[in-house]
Amino acid sequence: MEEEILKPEPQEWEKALLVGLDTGADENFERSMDELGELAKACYMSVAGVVTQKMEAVNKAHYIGTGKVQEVKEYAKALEVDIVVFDDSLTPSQLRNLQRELETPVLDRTTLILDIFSKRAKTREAKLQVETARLQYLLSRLVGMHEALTRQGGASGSMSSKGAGEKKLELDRRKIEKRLVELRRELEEVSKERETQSKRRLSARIPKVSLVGYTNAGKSTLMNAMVERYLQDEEKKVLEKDMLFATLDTTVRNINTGNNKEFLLADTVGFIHKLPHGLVKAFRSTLEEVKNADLLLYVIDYSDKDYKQQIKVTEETLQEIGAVNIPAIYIYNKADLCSMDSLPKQVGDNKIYISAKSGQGLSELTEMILQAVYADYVQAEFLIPYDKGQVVSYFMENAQVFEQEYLEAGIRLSVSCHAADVRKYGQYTKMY
Ligand SMILES: Nc1nc2c(ncn2[C@@H]2O[C@H](COP(=O)(O)OP(=O)(O)OP(=O)(O)O)[C@@H](O)[C@H]2O)c(=O)[nH]1
Ligand SMILES: [Mg+2]
Repeated sequence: MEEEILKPEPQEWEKALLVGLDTGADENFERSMDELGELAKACYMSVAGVVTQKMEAVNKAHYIGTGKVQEVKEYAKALEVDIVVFDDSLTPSQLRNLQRELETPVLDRTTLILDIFSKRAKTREAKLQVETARLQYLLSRLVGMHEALTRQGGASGSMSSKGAGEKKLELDRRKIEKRLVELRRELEEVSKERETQSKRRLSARIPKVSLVGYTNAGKSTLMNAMVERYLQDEEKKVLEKDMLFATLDTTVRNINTGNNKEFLLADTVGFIHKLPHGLVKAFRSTLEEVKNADLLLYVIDYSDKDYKQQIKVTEETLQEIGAVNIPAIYIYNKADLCSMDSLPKQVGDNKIYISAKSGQGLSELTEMILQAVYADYVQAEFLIPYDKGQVVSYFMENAQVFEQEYLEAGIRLSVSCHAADVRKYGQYTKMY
């Protein structure tokens, strides 16, 4: 089992009050609030209370209505909360105003997600990516603050004619921009290393399969089930946990199902509703495995009543990272929780109901994966002369060999191999 990646749980969790504004624009408002609670939990905060308001437009100064601010303040006092968390991205001035009026630290959804990511980031790459996303978010807020200041009458132009606040903002901004340039350079280095690794993998021509889906859907559990069945190596398992964003890095395992049929399985970061745009961008290189996959496995938590929304968010995020036109299998996971007659249940060749936890449906799913990634494989027979040993080795490594027979003219191989290999080694098929 991989080393526990979560930071140690603090002795005492912070108490949080959640605040949401229902403008009617988000049909999944309630779910978004539930999810905010889960995000808070993942940041070691306990939810002491929830306040929501229905209002068509966001208040520019306080996000919620002025009257509601007082209500939140009183409620926060009564509950003795340490922090108030808003279910959206707050503008810099909203954040400042709310903090002042509520007399309590204030966080927004985006910052919460960024905090979880920075707590969990383990590899150098993930750490660099999270820092980039955080700084970019900060920078966008500084720009916002700067605009607000200049609107208030602060002069622009040379530094000397600017107010103290403006000067400080500009210095902060330069510092951040400088760090971002450094980060970008470091990230480039890391992704070069990654490219060399994946090129090596690519040259072995092993099909690439990537697990994708909503956070907590069971991607890592499925990865571990595959590792257990085909590799039987506890060391190769990844962290699975009932917590949002348990996985932040990409882990690739070579799943060898026997007889030269294998595929590379990648487990990676999950997606969520309102995933900060900057974070998706910053995680570009981690998500590279997804973009280059031959097959995507959509893992869906079928026990979630909003599972369709999960699929939608996954599809949108995949679009955003440019992982389009890749064949996919839809895996309706956690079906053990959904009183179904029997499991697994396969529907056509790209949809299956399984339980990654109990292992029900694993063999059927593996079969579907192999069918998809070895789709253009054909049956063929070759007679390879004894002096062409390298061709025999090639087939031993890259094809499914059913029979081999030592004849006078050479070695006869009966195989299932890539259609391209039949063309490439066509001369040896014609010798009969
Ligand atoms: N009942 C049931 N629980 C499951 C199943 N698959 C996963 N789980 C549970 O769901 C929780 C989340 O599982 P993970 O595998 O960590 O989810 P993930 O998709 O990797 O999540 P992130 O890494 O956060 O994106 C864990 O508590 C698992 O035990 C299943 O088939 N049935
Ligand atoms: Mg995971």
